[in-house]
Amino acid sequence: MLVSKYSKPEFSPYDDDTLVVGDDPGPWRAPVAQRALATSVRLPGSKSLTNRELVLSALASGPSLLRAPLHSRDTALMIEALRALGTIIEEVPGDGGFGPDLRITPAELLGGTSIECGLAGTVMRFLPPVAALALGPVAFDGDESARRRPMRTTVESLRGLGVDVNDDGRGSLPFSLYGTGSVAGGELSIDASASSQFVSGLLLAAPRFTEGLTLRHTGESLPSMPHIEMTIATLAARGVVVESPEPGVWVVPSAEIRGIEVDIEPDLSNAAPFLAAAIVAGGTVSIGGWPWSTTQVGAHLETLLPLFGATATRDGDSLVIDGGDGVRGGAELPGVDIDLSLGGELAPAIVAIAALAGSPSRITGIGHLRGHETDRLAALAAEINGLGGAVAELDDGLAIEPRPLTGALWHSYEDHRMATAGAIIGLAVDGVLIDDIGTTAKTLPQFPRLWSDLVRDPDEIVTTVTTDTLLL
Ligand SMILES: O=C(O)C1=C[C@@H](OP(=O)(O)O)[C@@H](O)[C@H](O)C1
Ligand SMILES: C=C(OP(=O)(O)O)C(=O)O
Repeated sequence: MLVSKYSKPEFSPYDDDTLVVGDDPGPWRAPVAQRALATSVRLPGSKSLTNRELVLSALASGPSLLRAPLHSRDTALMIEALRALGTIIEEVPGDGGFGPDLRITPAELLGGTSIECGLAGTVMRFLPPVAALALGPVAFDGDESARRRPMRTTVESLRGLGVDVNDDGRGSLPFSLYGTGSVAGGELSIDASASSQFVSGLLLAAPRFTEGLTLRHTGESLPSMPHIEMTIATLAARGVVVESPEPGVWVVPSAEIRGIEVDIEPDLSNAAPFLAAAIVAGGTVSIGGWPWSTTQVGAHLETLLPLFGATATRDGDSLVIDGGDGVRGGAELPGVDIDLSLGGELAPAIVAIAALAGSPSRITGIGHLRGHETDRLAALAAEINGLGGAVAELDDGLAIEPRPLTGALWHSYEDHRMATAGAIIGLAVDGVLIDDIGTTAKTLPQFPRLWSDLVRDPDEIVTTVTTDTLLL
């Protein structure tokens, strides 16, 4: 199998047809939608759920089984890191359709190792409090761009908990800590305004702290609340009840984390570009396995996408977005004014739709996206403007004016959601060339194939069969 120059050596996709590109793959030409869509898509498991369940399984009192977990670069990094800390993680046959299930047997946490975080926020923010429970030194580092992501709150939290941390004072990777085999816990105040993951990381490990943890967020704003709710829900499913006596305060008891068998829901944030396609190309896209109740922030797509004039309905276990007739854009597609502080990871897809709208949009509440895989506000503005758009950066978001767009090279900045945002625009704008589609392997290695299937004319398949039949 050929592997993208951008896919990192430690990650090998399960799907042979995912990252099939040469040594120098060159840019990927985003397919243009030639007609209204009528497609059903099934997506692999949620990154956020898979990596939480992996961490909790490693901290649990007995074995766990994750059914239909995500297999992607971010989850591969989490698995390798937990194995390095002593956890036993085995692949077992599963029928999720996107790779094996995972059986996790917790073991004594061991230091004397180093953890490669790649560009995964969940690895760099969730594992330091876990490593503090190990005995011995643990070093953390990641991709070059990971060294630009905010980590100061993690380092300061650990120090606040009495953990010995060595860093260069820049508040970023790399750093190392020296675990003594236990963390006392108690009371801690942190500023989590740069990322909800600072809170989630502490809550996940806190039941193993000797005194549990009372955590207080002292910063002005707190993004991505649904992700914190997800953390609390995954703990509850394992018997740990987290209380929140007031907004921004969480009380985690010292408690046993139970081993469980759990089905991982499909990744609803990764559904965003596929559902957006129905708005940009017209027609319908349905995503199967859509949960009736979930803590995933992608659930909000059901109310967000209709703001662009689409309709959202449920059909059995699917969410269906109907974007209407024909290829849309311009006057037919209204701009939106949305505060996305709840779900910043949906912003690149929403901004991509807005860039094709016929009236202005404002997407706010997402200042913390400057610390995501890349500075997403700067990157989205630069790339859309590079196609002829008029996007201005605000302190906490983007203002988008309608402009006709033309095809050009679209830079991904090693950011999976930048790559998929370019693909959304490319459905309506001929000649959008994504420089690194392989970066989608961070959370969805199958993206290039699923996206090509999305726009493929269903008649093509029939034609192929007919031709083959004739040749026979
Ligand atoms: O806890 C999680 O799984 C995540 C929390 C959010 O992080 P931020 O609060 O830093 O945006 C989200 O954007 C990220 O993709 C995943
Ligand atoms: C911000 C994201 O990822 P991470 O988990 O690396 O923070 C994301 O997936 O949009």
